[in-house]
Amino acid sequence: MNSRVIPPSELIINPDGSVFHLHLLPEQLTDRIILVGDPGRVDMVAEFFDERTFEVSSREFHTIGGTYKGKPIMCLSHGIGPDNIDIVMTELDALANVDFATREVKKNHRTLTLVRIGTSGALQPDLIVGTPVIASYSIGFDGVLNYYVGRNEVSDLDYEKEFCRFVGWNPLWASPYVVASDRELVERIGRDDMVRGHTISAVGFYGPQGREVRLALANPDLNRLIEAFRYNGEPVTNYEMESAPLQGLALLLGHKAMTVCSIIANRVNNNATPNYKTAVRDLVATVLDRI
Ligand SMILES: O=P(O)(O)O[C@H]1O[C@H](CO)[C@@H](O)[C@H]1O
Ligand SMILES: O=c1cc[nH]c(=O)[nH]1
Repeated sequence: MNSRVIPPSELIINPDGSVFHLHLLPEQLTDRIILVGDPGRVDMVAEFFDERTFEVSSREFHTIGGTYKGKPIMCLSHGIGPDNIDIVMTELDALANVDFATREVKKNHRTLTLVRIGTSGALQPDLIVGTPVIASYSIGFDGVLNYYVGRNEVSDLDYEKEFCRFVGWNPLWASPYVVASDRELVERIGRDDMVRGHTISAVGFYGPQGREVRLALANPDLNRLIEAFRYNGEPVTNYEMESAPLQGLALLLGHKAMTVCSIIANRVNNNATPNYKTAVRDLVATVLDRI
């Protein structure tokens, strides 16, 4: 039985009883959560809700709660980057599974269902702009999961080894981890109209995804090698920045999670669309109907 009292320095609770960064109260948490990067996208998702019950904004974390087709749901923005996911997942889990009065872990575990709807760059030539790609595997280049016990138990170690060998992984980078999405959630949300992919969560948008603007890259061949890599015959499909820590932490904390991204750039064909919002909106409508 876990009777540890979590010190105020480890889990900061604001004077109004809300959790430190997200500024959400335990009673505001819903079991089903849509995650998006852009705080402005939260408004777009909430336009589909039947009603709004609360709205909270703190830094890049913007949350709107309400109902969709009669069932409680909330949409929260996590901002850009895998480090933010450490904050978002830890605080959402604390809202669900820590008693804020006693600071002890609750006896009965509450499981959350989290679906991230994001944007992404394709790493295969046939993935055209506007395609929705589910991360059935997420490959974390960020290293967040490596800080937690249990990292090896939730990761595909053989995949990691093969990947590092094939691309000649630079030892100065964080060791990559590979985690699988929740299979039931992927089938329920992906059906047969979304591509199942292997998604990399990069630790930056430019150099860490092989983009060259003014600075030269340490390993300029990396994307070409990633494009050529296959695991069990399947290719790595796309780059974004949050699916791996989301999925890895969900596995460690006992939640159901997945990421689906709309392709907004193709890195092999060198094309991109800044007018991606209609495709993302359509994806949001589909996910809301299936979550
Ligand atoms: O559109 P979002 O959800 O922010 O996702 C992608 O877009 C951002 C980079 O432009 C990163 O957060 C990446 O993961
Ligand atoms: O190429 C892309 C597009 C969107 N988001 C990313 O992280 N990379």
